[in-house]
Amino acid sequence: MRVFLLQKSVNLQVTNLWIERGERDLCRDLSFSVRSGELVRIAGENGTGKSSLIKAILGWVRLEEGELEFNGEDVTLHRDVLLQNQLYLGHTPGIKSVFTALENLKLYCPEASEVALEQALAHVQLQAFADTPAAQLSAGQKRRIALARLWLTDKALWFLDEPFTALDVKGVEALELCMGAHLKNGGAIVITTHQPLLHLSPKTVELTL
Ligand SMILES: Nc1ncnc2c1ncn2[C@@H]1O[C@H](COP(=O)(O)OP(=O)(O)OP(=O)(O)O)[C@@H](O)[C@H]1O
Repeated sequence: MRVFLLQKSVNLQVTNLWIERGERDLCRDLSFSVRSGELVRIAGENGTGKSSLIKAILGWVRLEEGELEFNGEDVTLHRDVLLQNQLYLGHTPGIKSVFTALENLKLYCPEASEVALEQALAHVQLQAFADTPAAQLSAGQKRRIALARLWLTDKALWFLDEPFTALDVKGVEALELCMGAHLKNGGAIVITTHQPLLHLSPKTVELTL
């Protein structure tokens, strides 16, 4: 089981957010909170702005208006306080084809020991592919390399954008187990997914077109 001493507890307050993209309001006056032990699911149809909302919280998409507070700090003034305590996994796994599974994971987590890296690959059932170049791996296997980071991190707040994409049933189960352990350990997760969660009960933030 995954048990880490997390860097911090989590209290993210999102208040009255207004995000505009491509001359369309993705949200207006959107407020919600994310605290230790909580799973928050951003729901909505394609194009409603789920990924953009995560990126806006992280400072990669412009906010028109609104307040963001992380553990009492104004995120717009002290973005590093949030960035240092979060782990973001985006839509694409971001794997380098010429490197092996193990080398790719090492790129993500240069501070991890060889043993820890191998254990993380084992958690995502990739130990037999540690030395295989990513170019020779399937889409789901590449996704698993990215997800192996979750077994190596001590960041308290995870942003997972469509993490189940390309995963098979066992992969989905393993990821939900990992997420559940993180929540029990005092972590917090913001997730976007079009798939229903099998074992976890999220708080939902719904975006509409
Ligand atoms: N780089 C960009 N520049 C301008 N507009 C963008 C950009 N990326 C996305 N958008 C627009 O922002 C809106 C929201 O996109 P976003 O990717 O956040 O939606 P989503 O809810 O995550 O969609 P999906 O369920 O398909 O992943 C869309 O109308 C899209 O066209």
